[in-house]
Amino acid sequence: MKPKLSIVKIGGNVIENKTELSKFLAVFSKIEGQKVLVHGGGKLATELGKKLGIESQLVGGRRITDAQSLDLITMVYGGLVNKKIVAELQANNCNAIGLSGADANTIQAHKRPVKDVDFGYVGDVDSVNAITISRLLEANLTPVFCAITHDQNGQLFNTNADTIASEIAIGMSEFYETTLNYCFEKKGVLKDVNDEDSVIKHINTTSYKTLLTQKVIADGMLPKLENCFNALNRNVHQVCIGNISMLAPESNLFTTITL
Ligand SMILES: Nc1ncnc2c1ncn2[C@@H]1O[C@H](COP(=O)(O)OP(=O)(O)O)[C@@H](O)[C@H]1O
Ligand SMILES: CC(=O)N[C@@H](CCC(=O)OP(=O)(O)O)C(=O)O
Repeated sequence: MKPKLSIVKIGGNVIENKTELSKFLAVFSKIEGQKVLVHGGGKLATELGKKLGIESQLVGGRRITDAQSLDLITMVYGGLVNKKIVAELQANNCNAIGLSGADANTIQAHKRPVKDVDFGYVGDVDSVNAITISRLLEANLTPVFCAITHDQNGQLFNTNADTIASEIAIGMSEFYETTLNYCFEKKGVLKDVNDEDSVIKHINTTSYKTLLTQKVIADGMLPKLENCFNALNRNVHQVCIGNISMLAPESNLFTTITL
């Protein structure tokens, strides 16, 4: 039997709220067994970009990333956000190690091909180095990944954090029974985005298509659900979307995704 591994992705709105982030990191630290954290930080990058005169443009939940934006996101995701999270996990007795996909060559990617849109320095993942990540886990370290990948030719890429989380979950499924939790500020995927109590408890391939047609799923929820189904189609054991309380073993108010 494969050992269990929890991969948790934490979203931008939680990262921006110091109190919520601290709550989340305390809960994450207490997850039993081996775990990996993936964080975004898109909202913070947009805000800091504004102050620096760097305009942000998102298409289908993904950021168009020119050279200046790539520098910005490298500083924000790989520096500020990643190191703050690592330090706070250390304060919670979780032996975290901060990584981008370039570190220890953990995630290789190539430039997203130009179809209708040229996303610039946005990377689509080619492979995840599951052996290296396993070695970190075996050394009782908790990897904390930011949303940056590389091409092994010195080029960094901005990669959607939801995609990084699903690709890590897929890659690690070779050695582990993986659970992928998308943790954000809402209780789950909502039927009405303005009604916190309209959580859709189960989504499968058929209901997903209907929700897309009804435009219930929009903005950042689009890449999140695309990634959920990609993960399930490629051997990830369990995929859920919800808020911090989803990580408590007794919780049952969140969205479970199945094929
Ligand atoms: N059906 C839906 N249920 C919940 N959130 C939705 C839905 N459709 C769109 N959203 C929006 O998607 C956002 C989450 O995407 P995003 O901001 O990219 O989150 P994250 O930073 O966690 O990846 C929510 O804050 C919400 O505004
Ligand atoms: C290519 C792309 O869109 N990258 C994302 C990476 C960060 C991210 O995904 O952050 P959240 O999870 O907080 O949205 C971006 O720059 O916004």
